[in-house]
Amino acid sequence: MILISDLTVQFHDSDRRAVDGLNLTIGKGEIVGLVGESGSGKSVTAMSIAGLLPRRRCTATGSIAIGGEELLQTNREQLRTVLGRDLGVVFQSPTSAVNPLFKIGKQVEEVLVIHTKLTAKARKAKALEALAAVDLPDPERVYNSYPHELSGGMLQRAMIAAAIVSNPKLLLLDEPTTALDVTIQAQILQLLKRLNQERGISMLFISHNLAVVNKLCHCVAVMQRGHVVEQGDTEQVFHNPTHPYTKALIDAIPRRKQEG
Ligand SMILES: Nc1ncnc2c1ncn2[C@@H]1O[C@H](COP(=O)(O)OP(=O)(O)OP(=O)(O)O)[C@@H](O)[C@H]1O
Repeated sequence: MILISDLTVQFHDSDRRAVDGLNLTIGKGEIVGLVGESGSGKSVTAMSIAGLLPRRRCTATGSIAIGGEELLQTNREQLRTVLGRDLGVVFQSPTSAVNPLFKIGKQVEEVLVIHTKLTAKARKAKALEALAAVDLPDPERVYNSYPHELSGGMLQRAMIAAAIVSNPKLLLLDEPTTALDVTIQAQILQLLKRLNQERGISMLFISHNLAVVNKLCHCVAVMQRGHVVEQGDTEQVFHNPTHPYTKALIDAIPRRKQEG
């Protein structure tokens, strides 16, 4: 469903590759966790998938295909069409992802304005449906609210609603719970699990938090210095890591006392 082959990204002002020969597969309905230490290339991988690489400042080679359609070696216009239809993106900080001047409803609908010919009434119906799907109470009120009127957790739910409103094949989540407190984090993870089960949306979940990945993801890919050193079933990778770097990452997870 999404196939990344030999992705390499070199920023022109850097002497090392940010992503270096990355191979990654995400199957239909699968949640894949992408983990690795700071600077290992997780966010640059996400930017490559989302078409957000600053093309003048870096060179990207290899292939990224969603449902057989190539994203990397394509022009901006085609890329926008594929991304609007097939990909939803949620970033770490909901407060910096939203525009403070526009009401939530307008921001949830934006992708429909760009990529569909739906009437304003039909767009609103879809936006309300998406806001309800992420368990926001009183979707109509949220639709008419400005971002500062919502809590951080509610805002992240609204951003997830914006990402799923066009029924994408893949949700790209870059540290979506890192900025939230632990209780809200658990609720958002529950929500993602449910959306995956109910809608069959595939997800790439980028996180430095292995405990969270262990809870949510079917598979995990471990990145080191720009490429994937180990990928497999989450249970298997966590209980039987084969690569020394994966072993070191797992050993570094803080354990609760009763677990020894
Ligand atoms: N705009 C940029 N220009 C130059 N180098 C960059 C740019 N963005 C990222 N890099 C470099 O690419 C490498 C990978 O960075 P990236 O942000 O993808 O790591 P990460 O795994 O997401 O780290 P973190 O967990 O801290 O977010 C780093 O060496 C970083 O310095």
